[in-house]
Amino acid sequence: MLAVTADDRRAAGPVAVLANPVAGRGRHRALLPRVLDGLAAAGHPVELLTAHDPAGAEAACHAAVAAGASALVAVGGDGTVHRALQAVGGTAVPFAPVPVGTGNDFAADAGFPADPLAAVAVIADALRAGRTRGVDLARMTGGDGTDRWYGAVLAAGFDAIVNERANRMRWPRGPRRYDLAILVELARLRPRRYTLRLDGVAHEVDAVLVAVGNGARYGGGMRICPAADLTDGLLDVVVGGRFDRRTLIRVKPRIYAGTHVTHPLASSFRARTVELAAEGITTYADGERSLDLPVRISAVPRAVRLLR
Ligand SMILES: Nc1ncnc2c1ncn2[C@@H]1O[C@H](COP(=O)(O)OP(=O)(O)OP(=O)(O)O)[C@@H](O)[C@H]1O
Repeated sequence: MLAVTADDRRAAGPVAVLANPVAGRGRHRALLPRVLDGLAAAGHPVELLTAHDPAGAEAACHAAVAAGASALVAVGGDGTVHRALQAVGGTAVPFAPVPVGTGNDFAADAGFPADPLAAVAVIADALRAGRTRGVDLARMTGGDGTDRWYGAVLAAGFDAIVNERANRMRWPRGPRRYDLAILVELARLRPRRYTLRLDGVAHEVDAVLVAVGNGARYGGGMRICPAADLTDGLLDVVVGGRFDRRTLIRVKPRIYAGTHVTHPLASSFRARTVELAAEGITTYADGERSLDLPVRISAVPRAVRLLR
């Protein structure tokens, strides 16, 4: 009799689907049955994971992978992808995003169609064919030894500070809270001192923007690290130096096209490992509240297998 290996169990396990009901403000919630049917059409059983909050979503993904899921699909935006990546990063379990969030930057950088059902068709085809493509992930370690994966961008400057303020505010609700947080933090804008070690080489910079990209985009299509490539085994670091308020406001729209990096106060770097330190900064990775600085980040080549 042949022994049953973990890989045999995985091949037979269900395709686990993490669906975030609040992604995209629920706009695509009605699509879920068609997403599940489209995935089931590839011939594997499909298991819907239930979760009510980000921690629950992450726990459900870990449990599904531990139970032998043959693949994990995240139906949501970048935050949902971020939760799923914690379970599949560094494993052989294939992964795919179905982009139904307001920001689907990882899915876009990874080449999935923007239309959710078109993405499902690509994923089902890959499942049917047993096809995966490895892409890099960023692995970061905090001062207390906590490890996290991210797929797109780690923000550690003005953008992270605005997010942190918006998260602390109780009023107003919805996107206006974010607009108000921008106004408050623009009024308080000042360059901060960052220590960057790029593959061991130290740089001290005074900056208002610091982003470490595995992918190019964040915030729903802003090419903050425009030259980042998910398959080069490297992280792209973009620093916006001593921008004053007017300069930051003028430069910000250029981030969509990625042309902000040509501003004389901007600088770009590339490294396998980035150590980043500054006083009092909480980072945001894939748009999710993440570790406090200091952090050490490494590009991990082919850390996730994408179904496409
Ligand atoms: N099952 C779940 N239930 C509730 N919240 C979840 C679940 N899964 C993930 N989340 C959280 O919901 C938030 C929004 O998700 P996501 O970023 O995927 O969508 P979005 O529409 O792009 O979001 P945003 O409102 O940030 O633009 C994230 O913080 C994510 O961690």
